[in-house]
Amino acid sequence: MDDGHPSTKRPQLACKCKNTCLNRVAQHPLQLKLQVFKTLNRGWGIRALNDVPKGSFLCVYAGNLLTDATANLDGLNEGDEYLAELDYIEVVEQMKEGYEEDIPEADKKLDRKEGKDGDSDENETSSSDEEDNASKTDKEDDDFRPGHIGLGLTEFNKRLRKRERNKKDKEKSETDEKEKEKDSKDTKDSKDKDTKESNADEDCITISDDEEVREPSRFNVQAGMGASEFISKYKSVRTLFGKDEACYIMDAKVQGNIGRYLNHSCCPNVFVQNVFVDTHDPRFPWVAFFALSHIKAGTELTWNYNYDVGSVPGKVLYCHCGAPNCRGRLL
Ligand SMILES: C[S@@+](CC[C@H](N)C(=O)[O-])C[C@H]1O[C@@H](n2cnc3c(N)ncnc32)[C@H](O)[C@@H]1O
Repeated sequence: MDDGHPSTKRPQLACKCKNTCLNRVAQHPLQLKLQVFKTLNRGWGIRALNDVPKGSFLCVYAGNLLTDATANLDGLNEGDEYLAELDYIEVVEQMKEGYEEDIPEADKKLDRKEGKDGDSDENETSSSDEEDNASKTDKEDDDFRPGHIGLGLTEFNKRLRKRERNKKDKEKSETDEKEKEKDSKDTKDSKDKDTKESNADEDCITISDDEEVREPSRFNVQAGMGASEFISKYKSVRTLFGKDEACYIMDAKVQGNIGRYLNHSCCPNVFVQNVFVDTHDPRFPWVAFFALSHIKAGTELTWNYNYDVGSVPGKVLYCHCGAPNCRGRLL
């Protein structure tokens, strides 16, 4: 049966390592017992039926690959709740550039030397080394922060790409926004009291029908980290594509896998990583989900959609994640 995992659909790079290689993580099909269930007020969601250790790979986000233009059109016509913006050149390059910069130079030299001498064979590791490594790894796990370069999730700047809007539209949407902010606060206060089951769609209020200025909402699958201002030390892959190269979008509305049911939370227990499996082209990462903390069986799995509140003119989406630090709105 097709499990929706990209590896069943796409060719793998001719990697010579065995299937048991520990560097293969997202390439494996679903390993955990996950359940799709009906939430109280956010449509369907996913929960784990067993405890999930911190850092475990959960699943990928599979769907149809669209260009920016097709996604805009489809999003407006068919709905946009399953559009995931794939990471983009600058974001990926910025992450790679800072990678392991916090490792002391001496350690790097040692690694290089071991690699050269070929004496880094696992079999030659003494048992005391193993113990040292085990305790070191435990300690490292405690400090574990996803997202590279020593940044905690909260420090990331989110990015949701917008179409250019003309001045009049912009002013109109800014005025609308201010009024919405006021209304939404009043409405949210009364909504919070209402614990009855409601449909998430009812909370998506279309304020304007002006499709000209509406861009579909997409969750940004990777932290932007101010990528638009990022200037690489090295020659950027951008030079090969041109500055107007569009971003690619994964749309799980018609075809997708279990990843499409992951809801948003302002205090998520899942994080997302770009994984390059069948290509190193920075425009086409696999979008893979991992456990941000130890997740107890039965807990809903959620990630941070990284939407920018107010970024989609005419659309307000209230957040029902229930986290103490809930921002109140997704859009
Ligand atoms: C990718 S889908 C997630 C699966 C969805 N719940 C379903 O039933 O198919 C994203 C949509 O789920 C809903 N959703 C997810 N997280 C939410 C949250 N914290 N609060 C309100 N609605 C949420 C919104 O309607 C959003 O557009």
